[in-house]
Amino acid sequence: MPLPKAELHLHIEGTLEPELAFELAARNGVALPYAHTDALRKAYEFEDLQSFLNLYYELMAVLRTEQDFADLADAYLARAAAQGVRHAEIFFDPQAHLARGVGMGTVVEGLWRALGRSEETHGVSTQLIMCFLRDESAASAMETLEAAKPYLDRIVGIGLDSAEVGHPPVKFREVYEAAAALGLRRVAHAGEEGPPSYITEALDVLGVERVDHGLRCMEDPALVERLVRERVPLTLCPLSNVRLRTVDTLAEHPLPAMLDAGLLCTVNSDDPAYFGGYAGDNFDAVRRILGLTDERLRELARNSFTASFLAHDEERRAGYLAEVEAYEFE
Ligand code: HPA
Ligand SMILES: [Zn+2]
Repeated sequence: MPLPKAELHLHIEGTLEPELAFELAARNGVALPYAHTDALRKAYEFEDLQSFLNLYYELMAVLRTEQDFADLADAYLARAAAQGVRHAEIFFDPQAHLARGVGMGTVVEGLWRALGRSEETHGVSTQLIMCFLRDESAASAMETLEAAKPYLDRIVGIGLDSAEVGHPPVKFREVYEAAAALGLRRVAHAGEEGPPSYITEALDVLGVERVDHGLRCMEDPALVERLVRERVPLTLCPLSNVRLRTVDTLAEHPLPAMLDAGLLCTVNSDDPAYFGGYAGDNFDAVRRILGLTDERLRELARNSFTASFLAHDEERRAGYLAEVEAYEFE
């Protein structure tokens, strides 16, 4: 049995495996510029975040109907459950779909077909986090928040993703204020490729409760001290960092140093179809390559539930935490 864990950094569009991409392309009459799944997999050699994002947005063309989004989410939940994920807080990128003429309702209702029954079908509780594309305008983000208003009972919070450098958090101050007024939880990608100052800005200007990635905080000791003091969770994605060349090799990943510093780290998969592994694969990789002890792995699992947005359901969180404490490593 795998270690129970929550996944807090997962882009549902990044779970599109080549096989499902071809199946949906055929179902929807969409032409893909790849002859077969192996040719597509060969394209997964990324130079940086942007080179990944280009393919990530291109492949979304196959997602057209509610059922497509439901099938995508169901496939993810099945894989995640098999790797010990008990709770998943799932990002989606509505602007990437709205731009292709696929409406907010299609995306949210489609995902909900899978998420709404995930506890019964997969034993995984779920939440949805709507991300804004930071390389689009602040006005577009505000329009997206407006378009989401009929669906807010299905959305726990907002996030910020896509190309980071040159798009500092402050650009989205107003939309984060508006989201907070609507009672939405707030997270943002910061310090993946962008500088440590983007992490500080996400905390101070956007009021985020968790930082997605946050890796580059390690360049600023005063910031590390603050993140430790304020117990700000970081949603790290080790295999993603290697594939997007944020770190040269997994062996050089700062996760052990981050844990030693007292940071509230979690381990997640980001875009598992593209980066070579789901949540459990990321745990396995850091255990194997970074030599994390069983107690360190337990700490990561504990952190994942502590950092989750299960505030409305403390009993459930306590149950998951008890599962973590009782877990026996092989
Ligand atoms: O890792 C990521 N970083 C930024 N934007 C993203 N959108 C999907 N995955 C990512
Ligand atoms: Zn991400």
